[in-house]
Amino acid sequence: LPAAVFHLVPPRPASVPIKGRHVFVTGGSYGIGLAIAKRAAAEGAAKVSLLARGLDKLEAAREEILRDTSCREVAIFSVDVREEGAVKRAVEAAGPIDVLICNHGVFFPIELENQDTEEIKLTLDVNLMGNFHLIKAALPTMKAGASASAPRSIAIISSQAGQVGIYGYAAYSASKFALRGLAESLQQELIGHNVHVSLVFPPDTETPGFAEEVKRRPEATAAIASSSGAMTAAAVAEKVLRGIKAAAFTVTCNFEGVMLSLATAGMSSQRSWAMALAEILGSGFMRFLGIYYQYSWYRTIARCQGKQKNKKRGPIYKGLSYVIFN
Ligand SMILES: NC(=O)C1=CN([C@@H]2O[C@H](COP(=O)(O)OP(=O)(O)OC[C@H]3O[C@@H](n4cnc5c(N)ncnc54)[C@H](OP(=O)(O)O)[C@@H]3O)[C@@H](O)[C@H]2O)C=CC1
Ligand SMILES: CCCCCCCCCCCCCCCC(=O)[C@@H](N)CO
Repeated sequence: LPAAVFHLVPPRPASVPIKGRHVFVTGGSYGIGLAIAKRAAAEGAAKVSLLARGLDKLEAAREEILRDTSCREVAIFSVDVREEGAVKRAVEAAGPIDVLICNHGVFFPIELENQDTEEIKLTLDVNLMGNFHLIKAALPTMKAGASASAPRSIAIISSQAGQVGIYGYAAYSASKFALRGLAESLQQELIGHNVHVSLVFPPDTETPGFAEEVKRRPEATAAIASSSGAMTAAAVAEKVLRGIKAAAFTVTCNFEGVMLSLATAGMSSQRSWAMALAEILGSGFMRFLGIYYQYSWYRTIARCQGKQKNKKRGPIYKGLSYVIFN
């Protein structure tokens, strides 16, 4: 078996350089995106481009990168990824991109029944269609300038909620699962053109967006998400850059992430024969573990929903049932 795996997944180290290159990061004005941009700049990127909506945050991010790293060229683009024409103009103005990092994203955790259709559409428009707009705009020049000695990369930031559906994330998980289909297909189309695709699955990460999210997310969402340890944006950025440089398709960020990638290996491409072997040998046990996790999550959900009902019933009923049943 190891010989067969070794034959099917030969160790052909592809490496995407960061030094001297043009790295374009969406959602690069704060949070994970800014951490990625800073890290790329610190690793010697010649030019960093940041795209997000808010101009003030973009300007502050540019100052921060110029101050903290030796990168001398930081371009900023105040654009909403939902606007295809504006995205196209920004990508053209930025010039040929070596490493495109699609990181922008929105998350509004809430039970589907209580979520407005407008918010669902917004989640899909930003998290999914935004990626299509960017990739379509960047592809022609990215393909044209890539070579075997200097391959290029498209990295897409999904989420661990893009590997398993989580309570409160119906719209968000749908948008992130969709990115896997996009990434798997795209990798097949680009492999012959020396462009590698990486799909990143971060756990909860300390960012401004996450700070807003924790204020409003349902108790069950928080409890289930805490099955995977939280990380800092800088730690996630380190994993992202490492994954891009190794041209890894699946990029995990923590131990639980590795377990999750084994449990959801599916038919994604795998260029590490060691991981391929672990996926094959671990599949039965990982399914068992996955079923165990679901069991424990359903118990968590039942506990949270029980509390909700008590809350809704109010103190009078509670007192009554106390009198009647005790
Ligand atoms: N933090 C977490 O717990 C996790 C996050 N992720 C994913 O990582 C990515 C980054 O998350 P995080 O750093 O926490 O998010 P933040 O909310 O902290 O930052 C989001 C970034 O995206 C930009 N952005 C938001 N909407 C748009 C838009 N319509 N057009 C262009 N830019 C936009 C924001 O700038 P502006 O608002 O000015 O446009 C900002 O730069 C997302 O894809 C998220 O789903 C995955 C797993 C966990
Ligand atoms: C079979 C082995 C299982 C191993 C453990 C599985 C743990 C899964 C936890 C899922 C966490 C989802 C976090 C989403 C973060 C996110 O995207 C939001 N913060 C929005 O930004």
